[in-house]
Amino acid sequence: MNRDNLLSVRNLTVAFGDHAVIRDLSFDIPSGDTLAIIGPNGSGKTVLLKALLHLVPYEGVILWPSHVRLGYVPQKISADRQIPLLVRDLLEAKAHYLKLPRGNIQDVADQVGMTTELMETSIGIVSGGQFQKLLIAMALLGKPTVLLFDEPTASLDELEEERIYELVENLKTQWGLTILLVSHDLSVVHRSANLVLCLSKGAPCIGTPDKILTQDVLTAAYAAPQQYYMHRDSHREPQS
Ligand SMILES: Nc1ncnc2c1ncn2[C@@H]1O[C@H](COP(=O)(O)OP(=O)(O)OP(=O)(O)O)[C@@H](O)[C@H]1O
Repeated sequence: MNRDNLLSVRNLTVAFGDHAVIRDLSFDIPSGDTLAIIGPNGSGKTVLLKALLHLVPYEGVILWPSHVRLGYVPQKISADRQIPLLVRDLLEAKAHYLKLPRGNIQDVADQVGMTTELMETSIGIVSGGQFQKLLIAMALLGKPTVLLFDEPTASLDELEEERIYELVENLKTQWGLTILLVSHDLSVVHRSANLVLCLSKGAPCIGTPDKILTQDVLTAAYAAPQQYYMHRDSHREPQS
């Protein structure tokens, strides 16, 4: 592995039965970068994150340094949100699982801006943005050096989405994190990532946002023209 790279992936293939979702993928991520993983529905973005977390079987090489600590913010958790649990209970369960002192819970709650009132709220009634903060706080409990986010703002309105990305930016700066982010929002990708990996039915490609977020690359990947908006101050400017 190159000394500057935090992650090296070589010839990664992930298949379910005869269906190869990812085939012969190789790429490197330097430490401190933000990589956005984009691509059409079903192109394997979540599967790639799961492979990087060793949660699904794969062939090929995924090389993290031994000191790395991975934090995962899933797209959703498949628990019934109506079960009678408080936000604090979920954080305590995760801290207990990681054998961490309870003091760590307040630390991460403060980091993501969770109020005492929110901590004492039932998970069944928190908003999408508040639940997303909870998932981020749970990922932060293990003091990660790398955060892997799966669609952190899916189902949030624009204001909540802004707040979550601001939080992610702040955490990245404060904790010196490397970030791997799955997103469908190409304007967010353009703004927050310095590397973009585009998965598609054709050949996957990786490069800077200026190289990957072009009409040609996006049209080939999505098999349809894509348009996104750059947020610049208070107005939006269409890009192609
Ligand atoms: N455990 C599994 N067993 C069998 N097939 C799976 C499994 N997990 C994922 N797949 C298949 O892998 C493919 C890629 O799924 P994945 O969830 O990674 O797509 P994605 O790019 O994240 O899509 P989306 O943008 O819709 O979230 C899909 O065809 C999916 O059905």
